[in-house]
Amino acid sequence: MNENGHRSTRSQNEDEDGSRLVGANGHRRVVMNPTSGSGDHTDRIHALADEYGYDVVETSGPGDGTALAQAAVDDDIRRLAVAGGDGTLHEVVTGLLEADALGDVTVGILPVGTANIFARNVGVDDAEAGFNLLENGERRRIDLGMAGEEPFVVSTVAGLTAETSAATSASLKERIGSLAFLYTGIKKTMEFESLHLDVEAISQGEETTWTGEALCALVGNVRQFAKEGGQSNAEDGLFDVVIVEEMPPQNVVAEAAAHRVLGKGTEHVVHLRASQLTVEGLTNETVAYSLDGEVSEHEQLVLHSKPQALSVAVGPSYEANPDSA
Ligand SMILES: Nc1ncnc2c1ncn2[C@@H]1O[C@H](COP(=O)(O)OP(=O)(O)OP(=O)(O)O)[C@@H](O)[C@H]1O
Repeated sequence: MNENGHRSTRSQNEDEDGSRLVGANGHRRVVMNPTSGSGDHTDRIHALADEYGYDVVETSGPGDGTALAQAAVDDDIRRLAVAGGDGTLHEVVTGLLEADALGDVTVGILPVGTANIFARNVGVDDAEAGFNLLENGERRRIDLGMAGEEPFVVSTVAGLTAETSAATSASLKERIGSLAFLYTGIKKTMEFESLHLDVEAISQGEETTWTGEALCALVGNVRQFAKEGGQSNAEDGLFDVVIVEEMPPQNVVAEAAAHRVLGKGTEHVVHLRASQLTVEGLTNETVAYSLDGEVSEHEQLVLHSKPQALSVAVGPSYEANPDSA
């Protein structure tokens, strides 16, 4: 069927990885989080996995995706489908990185999570398309973000509290998309700790530096937060960064209320591409981070890109360079 279509024609006996298959399910596995999204996908994923010749292993709790990815490497798995959302993908990629196997495994997303931001940005519409693309679709090597020693695939947000992320309602997310949690955060602006940011940015071949105090930094790897959001260039070794500068609370609220805080030329919002950022709290206090939705705290963190480190199956709507499209 067509490349975004819904039937596997190859897989049981051929493998363009150059490796011989071991049994019907050789080198192919699904790591499934049975609790992702509405949690009603397990029967369907098992049925599709049978059809496409994949083993299925299920996570049993937070962090298990990392261990299961490492086990998959030990078992010489070459195509690893992730049935879950961005949090499960994050754990699996962490496992592949820790096993030093990013170059050996192609990852495919089977979007059964809540937000599925990664899947949307690489053009994978549903679980069946995910299987089909991993078998017959295009593979790309995309950048992997690093926050200290920990990887991130979609994005890192620095400076919004954990409560802020959790407080963002689903209906608000639907209405204003990528701005939703920032909007929620800004409504609670008095809770913001200012950050001290040192940013080394490379833009159109020229190195520029931005240093200053900020309320938060939104760092997109495969997504962008500026303008309407959407996919960013995930193969250029650069993050798509939005920095909301320190400003009087009344300005923040006013700009956020107009829903244009990330829009055209607002005074306090800086948009740039950066290969590296250093983020630290102003008063030696820890800063809250959300790495692909997983919350952690750090006093100082250096973010950098590992260019084209991760092999992924993408859909037809994926653009290597969306800015030129
Ligand atoms: N068996 C399990 N029981 C409870 N939690 C689990 C289990 N397996 C994994 N988890 C945790 O579930 C969390 C959420 O998973 P995931 O991100 O896939 O779904 P989601 O939040 O619905 O989707 P999205 O991140 O796309 O919005 C992960 O951070 C993971 O640690």
